[in-house]
Amino acid sequence: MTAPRTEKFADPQDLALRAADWMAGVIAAADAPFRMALSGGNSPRLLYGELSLRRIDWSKVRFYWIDERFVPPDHPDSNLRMARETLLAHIPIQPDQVHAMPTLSDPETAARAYEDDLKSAYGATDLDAARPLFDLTLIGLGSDGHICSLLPGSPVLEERTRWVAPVTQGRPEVRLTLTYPAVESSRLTVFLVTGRDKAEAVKRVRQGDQNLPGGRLRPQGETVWLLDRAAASLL
Ligand SMILES: O=C1O[C@H](COP(=O)(O)O)[C@@H](O)[C@H](O)[C@H]1O
Repeated sequence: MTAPRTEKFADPQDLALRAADWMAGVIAAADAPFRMALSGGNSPRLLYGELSLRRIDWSKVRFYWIDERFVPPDHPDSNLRMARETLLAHIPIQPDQVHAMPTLSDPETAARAYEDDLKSAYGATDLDAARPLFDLTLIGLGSDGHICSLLPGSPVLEERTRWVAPVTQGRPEVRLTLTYPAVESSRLTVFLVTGRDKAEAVKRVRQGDQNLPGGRLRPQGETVWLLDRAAASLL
């Protein structure tokens, strides 16, 4: 774990433009396959749109998700749908490059299936700190301090064995989430946070506040915080 780097931008559009340029360079410099875990919610929409416009060798990228709402893939709340509409539908990729969290069986079966998919890609059933699961993990932050669907007060915060788990409390819908061991296993962890409503959570997570799910994250590789001026306003 290295000291996090922080980049501040004037506004979400400026952040998205410059983050897309930087991420395109990261992908270009990396070996294939490049396993990239995507966040959902609203924050990464602009970035995904910008990435879709960059000249990137997408054939080397494998897309995964850090969490998903347990809804059909065409549902308005689906993180897969958001990524499809903003990025995946606009770039030259094959279906087998997209490793979406399954949501068509029951949550427990789906979580096991996704964990199997990750283990198959990783080539082992135990995580090795010297060999991260993901090359890049993109993480958003809720104003309540949640990351992925590691929600405040949820039993999943204590999960240290499974890589993927259902989350049945804390939101109206069931969700699937990477657990801490899986999400921490990344060569590069990128927090993307915008908006004044996130400023307090950013400050507390950066202080390592253990009461917030984000404050408990211990990424194994390099960590970069991409913040707009509003989200960074309390730092
Ligand atoms: O519930 C979620 O929240 C976080 C943050 O979402 P945002 O809309 O505030 O950007 C997100 O990273 C996660 O993937 C999503 O499912």
